[in-house]
Amino acid sequence: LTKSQPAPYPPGPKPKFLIGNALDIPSVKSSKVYVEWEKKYNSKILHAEALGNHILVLNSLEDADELLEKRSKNYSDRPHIPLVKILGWEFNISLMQFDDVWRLHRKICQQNFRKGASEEYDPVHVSKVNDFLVDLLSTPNSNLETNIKKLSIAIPLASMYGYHLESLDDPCVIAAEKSASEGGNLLITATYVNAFPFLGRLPTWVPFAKASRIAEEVRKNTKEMMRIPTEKIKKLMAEGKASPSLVTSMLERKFSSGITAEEEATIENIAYTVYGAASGTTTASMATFFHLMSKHRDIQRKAQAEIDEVVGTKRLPGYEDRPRLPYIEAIYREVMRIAAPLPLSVPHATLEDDIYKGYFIPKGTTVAMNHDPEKYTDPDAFKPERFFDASGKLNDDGRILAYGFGRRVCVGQHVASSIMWLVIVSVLACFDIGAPEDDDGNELPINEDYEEVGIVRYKINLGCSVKARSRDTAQLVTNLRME
Ligand code: HEM
Repeated sequence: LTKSQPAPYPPGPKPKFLIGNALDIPSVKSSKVYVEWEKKYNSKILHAEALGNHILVLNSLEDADELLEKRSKNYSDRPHIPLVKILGWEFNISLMQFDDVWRLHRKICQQNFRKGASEEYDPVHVSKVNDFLVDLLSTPNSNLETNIKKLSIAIPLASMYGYHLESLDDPCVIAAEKSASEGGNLLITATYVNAFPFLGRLPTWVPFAKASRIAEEVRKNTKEMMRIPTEKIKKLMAEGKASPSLVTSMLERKFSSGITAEEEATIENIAYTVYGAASGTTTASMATFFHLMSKHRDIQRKAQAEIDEVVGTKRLPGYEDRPRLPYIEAIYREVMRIAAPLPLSVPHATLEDDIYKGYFIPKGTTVAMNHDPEKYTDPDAFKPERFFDASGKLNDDGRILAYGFGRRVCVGQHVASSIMWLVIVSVLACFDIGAPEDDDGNELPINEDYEEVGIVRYKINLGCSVKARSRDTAQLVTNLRME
């Protein structure tokens, strides 16, 4: 210990000469690796270090709450990643430092997305989920992943810009995909792959010219992704045809009463951020929902019985039914619990040195929160029943840990909840989800693979069969097409 290190670091792999733990820090399946570290080092608080950069991994909810909630003033920064600027991603609120620029963005997000205000977006959710139901009925099952992705992107584009997506071949989507996948790879490579110490520099083992060419491409595509919907909405407004959206109402205020340039830029940044923040996460959660339903048909039947009893089969469920559908609520909580789309959340960072449980946590430490296996018994089992008390009433454990912690907790969680709930209830009302089938209708094994892309974990090879529950429900969906 030295004067600048007043207590030991938390347990973790032994650092190697010069490179520290650079080779130990996992770049894939990190969540699982950190659970192995917990057993190996007999600690739920873990530490790794490489060339002066520290990572703290919290494997218990108690520690995450203590540090990220109670000491949130110190634990709400994000890691400083110069590459963010190189990629042109400074607009992204999730990556911003804990400063006044972030505070203004967060405040405006809260005004728009808090409970009570987020209902503004419910009509968009209903309209896009209805389109999704029509797609499910009319396109073959092999298109399920495409349909989910389209819905997850159509919602933020419509609610942020009034931009109505026809297909995934849309130029805005293509630009956004390229920007996210190439930029994400570069960011992850530079940040994690044996290279935590080089945080944010272009990865050194990728030839510099190649890395800077990729960065340039990312910047170009990011600009395109921003330009296309903004220009389109301005054109629609000029023609008097724009639908209500966050950006439309900002532009209306700009032209009527005037707003500051700072406010205008902030709202544009929010819209761009939400596109990315909402689409990947909801794609991942919706795919998990379909996957789990194909495996647990008993749970599906129970949910459908609840919908039939409360809503009947003559209309689709709506938000007004939510309080009367506790089993659907429990399914929503359980889908979000069992496979959080961001298994390590988005890393936080400390602003100051800290001492916790006798361990030293230096300023600038990157903090990753892991899924706590002990918070729920039998954590790998899909059991909506765990959210009911002994008298059969839905319990009050409505906190969704998948939305993160403290002052950086997902600012869109009420919007996300409204989207996920509506998808779950609408799909269950209209369709039976089963295992994949061959051409003769024989059931095939259900694939269990998940893949991590950057910090997001996706269900891949989703191969469910999706069939209308009855002629009545098929008719309900067909009627939507006419509306
Ligand atoms: C299933 C859906 C979603 C999940 C699981 C999810 C999860 C998360 C998580 C884990 C974080 C980081 C929290 C932390 O740092 O502790 C986050 C941040 C964020 N989310 Fe979500 N999210 C979802 C949907 C949405 C939606 C629909 C929106 C917008 C309407 C949104 C907007 C944001 C923003 C802006 C941030 C950055 C907050 C900040 O850094 O201050 N998210 N989300």
